[in-house]
Amino acid sequence: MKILEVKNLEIKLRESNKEIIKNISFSMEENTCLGILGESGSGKSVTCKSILNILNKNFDVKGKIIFNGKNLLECKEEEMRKIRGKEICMILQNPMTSFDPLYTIENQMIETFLEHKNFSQQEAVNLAKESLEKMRLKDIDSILKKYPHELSGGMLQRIMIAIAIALKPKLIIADEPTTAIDSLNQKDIIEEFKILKNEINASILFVTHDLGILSYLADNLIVMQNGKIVERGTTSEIINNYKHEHTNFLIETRRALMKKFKEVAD
Ligand SMILES: Nc1ncnc2c1ncn2[C@@H]1O[C@H](COP(=O)(O)OP(=O)(O)OP(=O)(O)O)[C@@H](O)[C@H]1O
Repeated sequence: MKILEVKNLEIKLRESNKEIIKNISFSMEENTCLGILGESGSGKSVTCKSILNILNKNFDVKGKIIFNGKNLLECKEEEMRKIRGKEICMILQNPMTSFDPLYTIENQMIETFLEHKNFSQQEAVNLAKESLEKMRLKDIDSILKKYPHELSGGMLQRIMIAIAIALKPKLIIADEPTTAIDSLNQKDIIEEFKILKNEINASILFVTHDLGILSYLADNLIVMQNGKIVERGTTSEIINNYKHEHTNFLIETRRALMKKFKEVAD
């Protein structure tokens, strides 16, 4: 069954009428990982933001984004707020921006769980601990007492993934979640995404310019250039038998990176 269908999505900047996304369509089956590969500026982030309906009024968005049978572009803000976090979680590039610097990890995890689930305080604390254990983190009690600035980017990203596991969303959108993290920690993060996919049967939309990561995680790929999809297929089809010159460019320039990533992963 399809979890997400993006149909004829067009996004323009209202003021300049500049077309950012030029009539793209794609869909995702349940429990699969779709990778969006593209260079900086190709429109990956704007596409993700449009799915969550979080683009501001400067953008004019047309088309349909069907999730669970509903067109998200027609949903009222109140309805979207219930979908975000609970049914669709987003994991961002810089985990520091996802946490409030003024509160401990425990406070933030508990608040998120209480907002989305009908839990007692104690149940929320238990869920926080349980989900951090699943991320194979040690000294969980001490992590919970820390403020975001006291933890590394890699650690915060794993906590974000732990929160997603606990909320059991149907779809996770990960926008360059490893960019701000060094390559050793990247390997751990990618493993956590695998756990996430298997543990909660979530579908993952994974955005990156790094083919090495997608070759490891994604079932299917779309390649974007200048707001258009220039190539699509299964990950192995694209890696072994790409047709478009832009894919060639991305693959060849990333081969070295891919090799580096595989060395770290093995
Ligand atoms: N707030 C904004 N105002 C004006 N133009 C924007 C805004 N956000 C994005 N754009 C433009 O939209 C296009 C697509 O940007 P987007 O951030 O989606 O690219 P991307 O593929 O995600 O790149 P990156 O990997 O650097 O995040 C770019 O040309 C960018 O300049």
